[in-house]
Amino acid sequence: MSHIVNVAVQTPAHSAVGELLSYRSDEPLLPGTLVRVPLGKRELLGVVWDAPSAPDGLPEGVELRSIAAVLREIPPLSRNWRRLVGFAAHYYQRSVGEIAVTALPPQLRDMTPEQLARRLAPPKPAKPKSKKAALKQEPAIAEAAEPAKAQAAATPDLVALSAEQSLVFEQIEQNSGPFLLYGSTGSGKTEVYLRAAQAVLDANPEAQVLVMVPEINLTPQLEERFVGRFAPRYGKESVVSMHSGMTNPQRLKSWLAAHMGQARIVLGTRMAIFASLPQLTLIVVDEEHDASYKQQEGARYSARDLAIWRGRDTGAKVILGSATPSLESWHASDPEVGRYLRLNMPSRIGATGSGTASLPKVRLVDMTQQPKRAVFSPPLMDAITERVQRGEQSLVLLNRRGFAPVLFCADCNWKSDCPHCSAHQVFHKGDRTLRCHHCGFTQRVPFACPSCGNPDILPLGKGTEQLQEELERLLRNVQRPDGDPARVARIDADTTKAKGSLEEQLAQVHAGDVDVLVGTQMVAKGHDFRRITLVAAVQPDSALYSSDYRAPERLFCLLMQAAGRAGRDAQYVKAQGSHPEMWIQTHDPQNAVYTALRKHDYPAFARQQLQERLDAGMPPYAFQAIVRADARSQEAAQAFLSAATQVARDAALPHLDEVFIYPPIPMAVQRVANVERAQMLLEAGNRSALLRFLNAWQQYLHWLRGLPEHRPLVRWLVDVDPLSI
Ligand SMILES: Nc1ncnc2c1ncn2[C@@H]1O[C@H](COP(=O)(O)OP(=O)(O)OP(=O)(O)O)[C@@H](O)[C@H]1O
Ligand SMILES: [Zn+2]
Repeated sequence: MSHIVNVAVQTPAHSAVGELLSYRSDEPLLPGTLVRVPLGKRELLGVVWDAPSAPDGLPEGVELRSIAAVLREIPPLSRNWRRLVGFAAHYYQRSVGEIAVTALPPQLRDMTPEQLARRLAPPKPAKPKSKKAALKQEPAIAEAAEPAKAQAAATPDLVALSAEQSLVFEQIEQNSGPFLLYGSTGSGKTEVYLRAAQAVLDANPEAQVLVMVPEINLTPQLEERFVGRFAPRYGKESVVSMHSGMTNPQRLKSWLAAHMGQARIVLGTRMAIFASLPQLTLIVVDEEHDASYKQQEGARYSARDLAIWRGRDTGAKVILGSATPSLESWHASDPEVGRYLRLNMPSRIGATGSGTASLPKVRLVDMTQQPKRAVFSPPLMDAITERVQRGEQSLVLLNRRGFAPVLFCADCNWKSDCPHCSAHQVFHKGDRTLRCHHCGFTQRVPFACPSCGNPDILPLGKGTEQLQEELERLLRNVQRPDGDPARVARIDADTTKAKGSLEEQLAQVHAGDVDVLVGTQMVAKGHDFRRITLVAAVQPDSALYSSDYRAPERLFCLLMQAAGRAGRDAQYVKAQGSHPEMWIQTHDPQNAVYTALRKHDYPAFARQQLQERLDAGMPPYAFQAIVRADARSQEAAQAFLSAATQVARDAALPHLDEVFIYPPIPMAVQRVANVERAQMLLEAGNRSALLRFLNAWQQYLHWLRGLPEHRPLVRWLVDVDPLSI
């Protein structure tokens, strides 16, 4: 007998193919089963989805193709997982198939059942205790129970919780959440996550925990702590990672371990939110404010927001943690709103002073009173010099890599513009190149001005490369306590391209081989540096003049996180007789961002920002989406957006009267890689109205895109809850 099954497959983006495709199968297949199906001339991975659409057989004359293969070795994906995928597709305006398939490990896409069977094959009898044995249906607990018993009495490295940590831990035990753990930098949030995880894992031998961090570069340190804590207790295989820095075989291995239940703890970046975790009981989102949780291409999902949804849907507890929560989460945890339970840990671990007294002192340098053109003001230089001489470390931050953001000819005003983008090419002195950071276009630095021949072309502005050079010059006669000259190192995207190089460079910092570290925001957050006692932001002002209403929030966050890298080891600070400091060089010392920062007063900053958002009708008091169009010309991009607005009116789409559609405008960086970009903001006071409107609109956008007059369009996309506008 033949059955009809609906399958979610990844069809080419924006193609005419609908949500799910129907296939014929000789046997009934459970929803969630992984299959291979033919599509055109190709064969694709797919997931059997719920509810066949044509239970009474096919309409006359319709012939279905057959499922090509069933990946039987893998148990079907759970209903909860499918619900998560379905929700994400619906919310972020993408197809179920796209989200489902991209959520699976890439290697699975090309594997035949035979290859998979070999991959999962039971070990040869000669090696009875192979890891792969565990991947067969065998419950992981059998393996883990033994070490657990042996170690239960041991667990030697359990630190005593601080009073604040204990209180928070009890609250997490006694309430269902979601929780916003608002804890200062260095207050020991990670220890709380570890305890909460342990409680859950001890209580139920099958329970699984998902811990998310914003960036890959933060996973190794966290992984070490989790493995150190849990491997002795639950076995070596109990902790796995999931992030894009892993090889495909590693990703498949982690994914299978999570899906089959051997992995009790999954650590990962935003993609891990889609991991199949049949016994998910706790989700931790560390540094929940971080923009990296928002995917910026394809399905533009927020892993943090999906964590909240997934927790509610499966009954898992959710802990969001941050020293500088997003205004959305801060608002949601306002006692009057009460959607999240806010938990406070104001004090740093081991500090003598409590609350913000334990945080570094913030010093503002008024740059209008300093020598013109000085990158480092004299008082800041003195402070760094003193630190070097005492053997302490300093961190200097600048969010711009390269040597200078642009080369410039003073005679004819030529600038090193990218020929393909509306942006400058950045001057990289190390390899004498001009590089566009938007499209990657790279050229040799010209010997003379390409436009007038003037040999004297100058770098304009500063990048991290230049800061490093400048610091080396300024510190050339300064000695460390051991008599060696001061050492300046730099960490940014340019120095960390090679795999493992970031870890290596961080290890050098931890080992004390570096006196002054120059870096971008990459090193400003998350790291548990032990000997840094001074952090300096040398040119943070530009963010104050951004047109994006979220810019002040981002700047405040970044600086507060950066400050959090100083003086983290109270004992070291005391032994040194040092005073941790955060230095900010600014032309606008009275700015509200800086005055709040000076007092480490996040709540005051949040209150003021939320009031502004309320007055202006902005998120979290309103809901936004962006429709973007990329085309060969700006006119074509905007024409598509205008037509989209028109069609929404003509069709009188549902909830149109509740959605405000702004006119199309060019994006801030209007042209990238010869493609012109325009966008249109949509705003509504009600989330579900916006969503329903978008869902109804989608088919019209697909239809418009197919019209001959919109042929110059390269792509269009919808970004729900955009982070930058
Ligand atoms: N109860 C405790 N007793 C002693 N040391 C602790 C305790 N809790 C945490 N620590 C140590 O304090 C340091 C800071 O903790 P942790 O890294 O968890 O801070 P955090 O709150 O995550 O900070 P950030 O937000 O800056 O990342 C770590 O080195 C950690 O090992
Ligand atoms: Zn470019």
